[in-house]
Amino acid sequence: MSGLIVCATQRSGSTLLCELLKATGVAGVPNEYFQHFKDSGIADQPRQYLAGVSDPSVLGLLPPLDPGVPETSFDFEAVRRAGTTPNGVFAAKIMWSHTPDLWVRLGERSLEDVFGPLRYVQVVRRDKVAQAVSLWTAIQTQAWRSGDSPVAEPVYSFAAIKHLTEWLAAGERGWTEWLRGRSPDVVVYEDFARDPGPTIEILAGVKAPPSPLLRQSGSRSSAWAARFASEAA
Ligand SMILES: Nc1ncnc2c1ncn2[C@@H]1O[C@H](COP(=O)(O)O)[C@@H](OP(=O)(O)O)[C@H]1O
Ligand SMILES: O=S(=O)(O)O[C@H]1[C@@H](O[C@H]2O[C@H](CO)[C@@H](O)[C@H](O)[C@H]2O)O[C@H](CO)[C@@H](O)[C@@H]1O
Repeated sequence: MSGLIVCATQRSGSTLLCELLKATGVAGVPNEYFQHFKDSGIADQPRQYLAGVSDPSVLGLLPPLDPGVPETSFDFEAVRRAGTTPNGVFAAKIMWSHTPDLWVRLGERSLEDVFGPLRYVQVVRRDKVAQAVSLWTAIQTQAWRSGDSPVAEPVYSFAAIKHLTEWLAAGERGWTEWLRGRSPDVVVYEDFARDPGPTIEILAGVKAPPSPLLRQSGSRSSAWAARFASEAA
């Protein structure tokens, strides 16, 4: 079986897909091994998601940037070990926003040069406003999966949701272009979340385990999406 790269944008349902794949025990361990930026050693910070937005009502909600400590080396061999299940299958999840640093780390090498034969799976979410609402909420609460405790009460912002809708759409387009010619399987969040079983069986070749995560969004998210639609009209 080839290795598996899950190609995603934030809040596309990628954690649900990856946790289910992991739980099969035969499809690699698809974590975000490339999420720490080279220049800081830190994953995406709230202000980085909102880069280019100058609205003080948005920036006032976000902590200052932490400069962190620049990366001095990157251990692909450690990633290969951590991402591989006992049957020898490697898997990783890559967000589009993490690819610039990953391409630099790879240099002249391809992902296949480092990890062997790979199969690509692109995760997309049709409703980009719902995805952006989810991201804007997680940026503020830092609750990235069900069970995480929110660190703050999130505040609605038209400017932030608009920016993130465009940023997520650009990320999805980025993957679509990069994957052209690589014959990816495409997983659509709205269909997958309703019934993950068939997708897991196709990708892992075994029956899907029970869902380890719950949907996070509720009435606040739908109210924000409706408010955004009416303000955008
Ligand atoms: N079992 C499940 N059913 C439906 N959606 C789920 C789910 N588990 C996770 N999700 C949703 O997947 C999104 C997170 O995606 P990612 O893991 O790529 O960041 C969140 O969307 P919402 O916040 O809109 O609900 C989350 O609720
Ligand atoms: O959009 S995600 O939530 O899938 O990933 C983003 C998130 O990552 C944190 O939560 C993930 C899901 O629980 C977890 O797998 C990951 O290790 C966590 O770091 O927030 C990160 C920081 O903004 C972001 O880099 C990541 O893409």
